[in-house]
Amino acid sequence: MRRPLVLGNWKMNGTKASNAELIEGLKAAAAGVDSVTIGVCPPAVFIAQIQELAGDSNICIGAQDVSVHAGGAYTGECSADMLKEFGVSYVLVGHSERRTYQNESDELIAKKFKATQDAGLVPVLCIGETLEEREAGKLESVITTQVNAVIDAYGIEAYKNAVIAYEPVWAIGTGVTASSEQAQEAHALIRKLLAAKDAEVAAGMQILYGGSMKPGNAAELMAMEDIDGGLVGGASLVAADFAGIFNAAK
Ligand SMILES: O=C(CO)COP(=O)(O)O
Repeated sequence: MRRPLVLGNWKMNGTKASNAELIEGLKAAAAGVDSVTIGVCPPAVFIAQIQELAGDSNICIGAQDVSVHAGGAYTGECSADMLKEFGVSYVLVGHSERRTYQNESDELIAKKFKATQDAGLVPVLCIGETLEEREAGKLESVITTQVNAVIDAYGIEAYKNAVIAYEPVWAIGTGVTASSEQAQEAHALIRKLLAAKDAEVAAGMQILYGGSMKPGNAAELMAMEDIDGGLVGGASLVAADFAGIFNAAK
């Protein structure tokens, strides 16, 4: 049985004041929820604040990005060890917004995945197709390439301590959610790809859905066999909405 995981990706949102209000609301809503792992991924500059606010609550902290380097002359970068010092346990790698706006390649993303693991943190590999790719019948080939980038570089063992988030690009921030059948189809495909290499890794992998997940559609999505939680954008910025989602994962 895979444990549900619900992560909020705040993207580039928040102020010190709004963060405090949001975390206060989440702590109250998450208290006593012990069957779901709940986490928030704030912008890097706020991680220290969130660590302090979250205290010893059951809210985990994730980062939105990491450097491939361990340290040194890399202006603007932030290493996995630095994130770890501030209580980070998950790191998003390969989010479609970074693939698009920062031109991140599968090769670079695999390196970030490895740098995260080397520091003892859990990478959350984000994958997913664009609308154009879906309409051209390329869902399977896009997902296969994105999943295999890590296997080709580091072997299937690298997926032993990792999470995969399936986020169809056309569903992110658009209000258009993949139907539970469309999401399940992609998740099953991802699990099948892993199973072809290692059945145990495939069976244990938490595969999250992301893309306009809301309290109103979360239960149906997460009831699907291969959907083990959510990576939530917009709805994670409102405590009641995010709570509605992690409560639906119970
Ligand atoms: O990109 C996402 C999470 O990483 C999804 O964003 P939305 O939930 O705002 O569609």
